[in-house]
Amino acid sequence: MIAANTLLQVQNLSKTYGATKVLNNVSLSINSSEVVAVLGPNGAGKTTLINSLLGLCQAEFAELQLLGQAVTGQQRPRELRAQIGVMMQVGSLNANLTVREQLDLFSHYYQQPLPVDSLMEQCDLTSVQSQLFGSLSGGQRQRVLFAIAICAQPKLLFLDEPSLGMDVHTRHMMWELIRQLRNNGCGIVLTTHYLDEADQLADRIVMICKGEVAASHTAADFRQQANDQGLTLEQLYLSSTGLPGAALSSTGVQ
Ligand SMILES: Nc1ncnc2c1ncn2[C@@H]1O[C@H](COP(=O)(O)OP(=O)(O)OP(=O)(O)O)[C@@H](O)[C@H]1O
Repeated sequence: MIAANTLLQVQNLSKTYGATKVLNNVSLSINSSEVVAVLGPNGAGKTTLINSLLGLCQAEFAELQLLGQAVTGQQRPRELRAQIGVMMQVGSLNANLTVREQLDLFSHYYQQPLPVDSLMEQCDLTSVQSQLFGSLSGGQRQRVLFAIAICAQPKLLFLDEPSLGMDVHTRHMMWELIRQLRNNGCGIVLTTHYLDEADQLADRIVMICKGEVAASHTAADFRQQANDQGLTLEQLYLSSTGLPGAALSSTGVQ
């Protein structure tokens, strides 16, 4: 029995590529109006976890509920997909469509999309609306991908390293939009390598290391632990993962 405000619950998710176990018995839940930041070193399994939850790759799990609906295998029914936003990778969009054409195209998949003009304004894309996607800078492309992820006003949103390559102004704009979505009830799973981003946005921090959940804390507990131990969040993160860098960092060498 899961709580009424639980948007995602997965138990014991495992994924193997060939003989390699990339995720091992990962369990996770996300509530409405909650931002969960998933942290972990390169290759830890963060993207694989998102892809597995979305059914973009085959994985094994004891139980998976999305928006209150039990799902099995790789299938995610259309009505579920319509309520889930995903920030995709850059290569997944047609380089020869303009920004407006991309947003028009994706908006047409949904029943109640945000008006494209307002979406462009919110994501600071109005001035580049006639430019081909392939001609945009890295940060501008990220903004388009973010706009597509939120265009259907999703109940559950997956953001995989959303601020990669974004300038400071754009990052802050996106953070504000993420907070607004959360305040409207959206549950958000965010992977990031930036501790300040997790600190700014997350209600809960989940650390994945070598395919396993190494730690899971409320963001408030994580900050408190750092304070109690006289460490920065980055130092506490490094010592939690037990990876090289932790020893130097805890002696104050950055
Ligand atoms: N299609 C694939 N075939 C084989 N191995 C894969 C495949 N996709 C991912 N992997 C491996 O799975 C592991 C987890 O990769 P994943 O992309 O999930 O890591 P990540 O935590 O998102 O890393 P990063 O922070 O670098 O983005 C890595 O060792 C990667 O090499």
